[in-house]
Amino acid sequence: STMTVGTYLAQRLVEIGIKNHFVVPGDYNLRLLDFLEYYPGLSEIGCCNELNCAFAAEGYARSNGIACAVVTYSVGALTAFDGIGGAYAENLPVILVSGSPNTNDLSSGHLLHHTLGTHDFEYQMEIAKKLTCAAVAIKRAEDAPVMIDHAIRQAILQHKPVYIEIPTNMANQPCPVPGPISAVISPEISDKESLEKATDIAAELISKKEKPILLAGPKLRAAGAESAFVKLAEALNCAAFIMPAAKGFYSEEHKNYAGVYWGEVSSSETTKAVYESSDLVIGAGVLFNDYSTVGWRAAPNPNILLNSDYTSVSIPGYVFSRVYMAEFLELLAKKVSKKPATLEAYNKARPQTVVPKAAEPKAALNRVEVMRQIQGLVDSNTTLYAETGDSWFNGLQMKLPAGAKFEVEMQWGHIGWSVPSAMGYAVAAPERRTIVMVGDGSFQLTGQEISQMIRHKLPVLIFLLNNRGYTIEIQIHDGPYNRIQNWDFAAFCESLNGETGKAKGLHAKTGEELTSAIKVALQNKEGPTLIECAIDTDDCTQELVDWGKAVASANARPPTADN
Ligand SMILES: C/C(NCc1cnc(C)nc1N)=C(/S)[C@H](O)COP(=O)(O)OP(=O)(O)O
Ligand SMILES: [Mg+2]
Repeated sequence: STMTVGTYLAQRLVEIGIKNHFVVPGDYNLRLLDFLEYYPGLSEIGCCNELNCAFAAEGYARSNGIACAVVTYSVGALTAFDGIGGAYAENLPVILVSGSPNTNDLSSGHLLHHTLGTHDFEYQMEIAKKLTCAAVAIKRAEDAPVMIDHAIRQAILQHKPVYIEIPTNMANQPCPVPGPISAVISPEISDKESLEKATDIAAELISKKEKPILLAGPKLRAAGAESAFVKLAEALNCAAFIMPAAKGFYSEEHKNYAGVYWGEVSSSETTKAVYESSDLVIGAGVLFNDYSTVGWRAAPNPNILLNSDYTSVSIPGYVFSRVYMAEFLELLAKKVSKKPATLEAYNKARPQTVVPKAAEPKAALNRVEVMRQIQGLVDSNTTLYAETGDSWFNGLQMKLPAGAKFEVEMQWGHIGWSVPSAMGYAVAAPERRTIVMVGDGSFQLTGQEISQMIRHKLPVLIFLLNNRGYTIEIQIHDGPYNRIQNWDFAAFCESLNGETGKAKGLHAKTGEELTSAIKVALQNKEGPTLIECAIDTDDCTQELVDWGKAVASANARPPTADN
């Protein structure tokens, strides 16, 4: 048969639903890239560097469910690892494939390029094991099928990145043909007895409570439990909240939606008050870290927290393993009765949506006016990307109509993630309109990935919030390090056009300039449009100011005797 290791990998990628893989070539992976590119139904997207390549793959996974990045050994993989750590933190199944040295060189005493110049050819695999849920290095072609299937299946089951290392002389080696893809993709189900017991115990506990509430967490989508969450909200008819990193996973138009709970920077006083009045928090994929608890000030009371993670459920006094979130929420919905107290309390003081009025058209542009105009663009076909920065707080305040999607990276929080990730997302979902809100500081890390939006004619709309520096860091703790060289970001964007590109870069210094820039952007279907919005350095959300103070004091806690 003509089956080779390279073709085997290509076939598996297509069988799990990948149409595009993200690459940076290097002589350790060139032959492998041939097999992937030549395989029907699979085509490569080249990236400017391996960090952007990994971020583009995680963006593709946010839309497509799973993704693949292919890089060269050591000099490529080591920067890709930064994006792979992000995929791990954000529960995104990215398959990182790295070329590696010719097998004849490994125990030959040879020294190789791109390596540390030693005989250690294991350091990359050792790092990969830390950042993925499965890491395999193919040394013999006959082992390739089992190793590739194992790695891909673990990515699917655990919703985490995996690592596959393929030597430069391996891709063209004959290997056995793949078996049915069901061996790789068939889902695992909950242990029946544990599922029954967990839902009985949970239902019993809920029946004794006056004010249970629901809290959607960032792992809700990874667990595929969004619709089960809605079912439980309707069965309980209680108030249902989202954590900031879960925005977009539960419709804000749903009758039980009660806002973003984020301690003192929650979406409204009512949201905060009703959430904090509850006597049982039923979490679905929640994750409480220093940022999502506002410097630990909004940390949950473990005695009233019941949380279902994607493969286990914890109830005060109990833990059940191999109970999958969607099945747990779905069955629990059948075993509970109505507990409407918190929804009634919320509805009694339901916050009114304040629609800011248009700013004076010729007045200097400010943050509220920018957000008012972006809000006007968000519809059911929009995916809004919010980069780390005040864009988090601005993004969280955006109203999402049913169908609108929201992408944020609040666990990894790597500035520069949004542009490459949004490029990967747009490759996966060309039918949606992808809008990015990114600050000047973040853009300077990875903005050159606009290149691929130009090359593949992806009409991504980028709002570049230029407040002349690192405003989040200024609000946490200021110093000279929070200032940066100002760029002409609009000119930078158009400089990437070369002879053929159709990107547009526009400046907006007033409300009317922003309005006309948006009109131009919406007509540009042939490529990305960047609108550079000039706002003052201290023109940030009050939430950022309050949150920044809380995070700063948490960071400043002196060492204690026992740590
Ligand atoms: C420098 C840093 N974080 C530290 C940091 C440094 N390096 C990486 C990779 N990730 C990080 N989050 C952050 S949040 C800047 O304020 C971002 O600035 P910008 O993009 O301009 O947004 P704002 O002005 O709204 O803050
Ligand atoms: Mg900034």
